[in-house]
Formats: sequence, structure tokens, C-alpha cells
Amino acid sequence: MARQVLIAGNWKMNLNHLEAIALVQKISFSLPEKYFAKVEVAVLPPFTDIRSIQTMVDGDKLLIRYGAQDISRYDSGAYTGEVSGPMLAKLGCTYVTVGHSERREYHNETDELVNAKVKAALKHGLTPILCLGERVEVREAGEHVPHCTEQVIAGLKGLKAEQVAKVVIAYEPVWAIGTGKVATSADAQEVCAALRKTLSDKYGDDVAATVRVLYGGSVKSGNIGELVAQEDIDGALVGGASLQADEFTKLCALAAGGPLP
Ligand SMILES: O=C[C@H](O)COP(=O)(O)O
Repeated sequence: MARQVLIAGNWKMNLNHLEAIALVQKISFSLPEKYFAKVEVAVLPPFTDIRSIQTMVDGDKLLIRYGAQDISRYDSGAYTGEVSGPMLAKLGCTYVTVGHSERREYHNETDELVNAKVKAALKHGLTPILCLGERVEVREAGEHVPHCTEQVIAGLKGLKAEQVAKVVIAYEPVWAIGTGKVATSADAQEVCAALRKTLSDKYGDDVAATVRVLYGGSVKSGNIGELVAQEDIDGALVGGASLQADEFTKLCALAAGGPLP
């Protein structure tokens, strides 16, 4: 079964709500409609921008999707600073990243918490983008494949096969994030194929054939073509390059097979 390419722009902690409106407008109006049929394009802004984007997407019937960068494991209650699944669902979010390496590192997120957040997203009809990837020392030790397959098993623990089929996985080697050091397409394919094999072994071939596996880490218009040409890479989670309208639009067009708009 053909998996639709997904290009998701993770804005991280950048752009206020006015800047968000300007960027989404630019992307939506510079990427012709035919590209949206070939590639699913999403942005993942800070929480404070989501309502503004929802209003614009609904009002102008834009084809771009959007989501959040994190979700609480809890639905409501005394959890200061948290944002819940029901709140994100009400804002029309499609996606939510879970377990990004920056949250694992700076907010001490464990596999157990990441797993709880994946479940919270699914419970509220959001698609979790489960992020995982190895640090440089793990890669240098040649342990990157088992490291990543263990992370995916932990992140999906307790889910039924039909729930796993709804998840997006993002392989992001930590050493390639924001560094300009992109993994070679062969390196990325090696891990993405191993992740798919793990899904197949645990949940069956149909699930493995359905789940989209993205690559993330210094993705740009210059390398997206080669990455999405790999058999097991179904798109990209894009950081820095998603903050520039021209570059992100070009990247999405190339992921769709071009030509450039
Ligand atoms: O979520 C996105 C990744 O952390 C990649 O960021 P980057 O494209 O700036 O390397």
C-alpha cells in the first residue's frame, strides 16, 4: 500500500502568533494545490500560535495541517504548564510530536512518559509523531539499530496493532539535529528499515506497511529528494528549514517529486 509522504515542520520555540500567520500564509499560497495532493504538509508551531493558525486554516480552507510539539499524559487537572489532548483536539490539531530528543534531554522525558503521551494522543484522535534516535556515542559504538528499535518498542508498549497503525515514527539521530550533519540517505534508510521490520515482527506486515516512518535531522531542499527516494523513508520532520517559507515550500515541492513551483 502506498504511504503518502508527510513533511512536518517542527518550529520548536520560534515564531509568535503573528509570525506564524505570515509563514502559514506564505507556504499555503506559494505551494500550488496539486502538491498537497501528493504530499501531506504540516506545521508544528508553539502552543501559543495554534489558535491563530486554526482560525486561518478554517477561514481560508487551507490544505495545510497543523499540530503541537507536546501533549500532557493527563486529560485535565492540577498540572501547571501542561496542555492536554482534549485542548489540542478542540484546536483542530492533526499531529503532536512525542518524545522529541530535546524533550528527552532537557525535560528528562523517559520512555515510560513518552509511551503515556503516545496513548494520550491516540485517545483524543491526534496522530502522535513518535520521535526517537541515537546520540553520537551510540552510533560510534555501532549500537544505533538496536537502540532505535528498543525505543520504538518502548514508545508503543501496550498499544493494539490497530492503534500502532495510526502512529507516525520519526527517526532523528541526535547528532544530526540542528548541526548541518545530515545522516546519509543509506544511514537513514538502514534505521528506518529496521524500525519497519520491528513493526512487522511485533504487529504484522499490514501495520508495518501502513505506518509512516520519517527522517529528521538537518533536512533541507538539497537532501529531501534523496531521502524520500529511500524505500522506508516516508517523509521528514524538518526543524530549521521549516522556518523559511521559500525553503520549506521548495522542500515540499521536491518531496512531491517537483517541479518547483
Ligand atoms: O524536529 C526536527 C528536528 O529536530 C530536526 O531539526 P533540524 O532540521 O533543525 O536539524
